[in-house]
Amino acid sequence: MSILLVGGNGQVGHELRRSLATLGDVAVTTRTGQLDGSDALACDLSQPGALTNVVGQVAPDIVVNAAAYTAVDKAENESELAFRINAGAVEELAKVCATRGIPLIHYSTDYVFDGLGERPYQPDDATSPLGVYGASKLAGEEAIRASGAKHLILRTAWVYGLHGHNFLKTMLRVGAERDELRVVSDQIGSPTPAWLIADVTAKILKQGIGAGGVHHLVTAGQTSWQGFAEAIFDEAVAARKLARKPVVHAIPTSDYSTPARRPPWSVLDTGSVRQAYEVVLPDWREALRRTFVLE
Ligand SMILES: NC(=O)C1=CN([C@@H]2O[C@H](COP(=O)(O)OP(=O)(O)OC[C@H]3O[C@@H](n4cnc5c(N)ncnc54)[C@H](OP(=O)(O)O)[C@@H]3O)[C@@H](O)[C@H]2O)C=CC1
Ligand SMILES: Cc1cn([C@H]2C[C@H](O)[C@@H](COP(=O)(O)OP(=O)(O)O[C@H]3O[C@@H](C)C(=O)[C@@H](O)[C@H]3O)O2)c(=O)[nH]c1=O
Ligand SMILES: [Mg+2]
Repeated sequence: MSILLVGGNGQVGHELRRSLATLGDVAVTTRTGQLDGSDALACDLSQPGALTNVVGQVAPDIVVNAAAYTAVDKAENESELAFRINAGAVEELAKVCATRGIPLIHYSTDYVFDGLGERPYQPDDATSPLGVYGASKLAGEEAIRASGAKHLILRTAWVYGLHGHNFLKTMLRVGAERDELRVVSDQIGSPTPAWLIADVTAKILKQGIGAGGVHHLVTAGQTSWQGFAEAIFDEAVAARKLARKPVVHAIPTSDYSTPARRPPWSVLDTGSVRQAYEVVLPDWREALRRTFVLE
């Protein structure tokens, strides 16, 4: 199988390079054409036509898109760029996939919801993004559905790993510098490691994406950002990546001002993905433990 991986340098892209390699030949794009000091295909998603060209050049059996504009706060002031990458480029990609009959695997986010629900969100629940990032990701989902391409959209959440930029890396950095920090305890979700998303994607590809559509892919259980921070510090100290655990003060969102509003409760129901495919989703705490062991 010939696979085109768009965005091989992000958190999920980095792990997909590993997990997809077992399935066939993987052609990888990055913004610049550079990847860990060696060559990849250059594809800047802000340039119209770039994706059409690279799909034509590689002519893959399947496309996996792990590139995205993910700066949630910055997006509030860069709406045009966020939409160009998360919606415009995705529309172009979906259209070329539809024309050529190539299935597309794509990722979306819990931030398409407002987080005011009272039970875990099902994939077909009403969306209502609170910020530009979520709105741009939702527009990307809609463009894929409208394109007629065979597709699988996996909505995930709170992605972290030891590679790339994420909340875990921020906590490890800040935790080494300070004795105390303040973290919001009234936003609830399911921290999901990039390696799990990549492993499950490869598992699904091996089984065949079948009817596809939109599914939720997150770890089991839920916590707050403050609970996640506490657990990160416990694991980091146990793994000797941190000398001592800082004090984590639980604060309300109203005490931590950010440009973007975030959903207070974005727990996603994963029943549909577990029914459609043979996949195992560990508890968030166990997944965090494994993340430190893997390194
Ligand atoms: N991070 C999270 O918490 C969550 C992420 N998701 C979704 O999961 C998917 C993967 O996210 P994640 O791995 O965390 O994202 P990252 O931010 O780690 O990586 C995104 C990648 O997209 C690339 N990219 C951005 N703009 C362009 C551009 N103009 N041209 C080419 N490449 C570009 C970046 O390249 P460069 O390195 O050059 O900047 C980077 O490699 C995305 O669809 C995201 O929306 C869903 C829920 C949570
Ligand atoms: C660094 C820090 C953050 N926070 C808060 C801010 C925010 O409400 C929350 C999370 O912070 P972050 O900015 O790291 O997380 P954020 O960028 O909002 O993470 C999101 O990224 C996008 C791409 C997604 O798709 C989402 O699923 C989600 O993972 O923690 C603290 O309370 N204290 C701190 O010291
Ligand atoms: Mg962020």
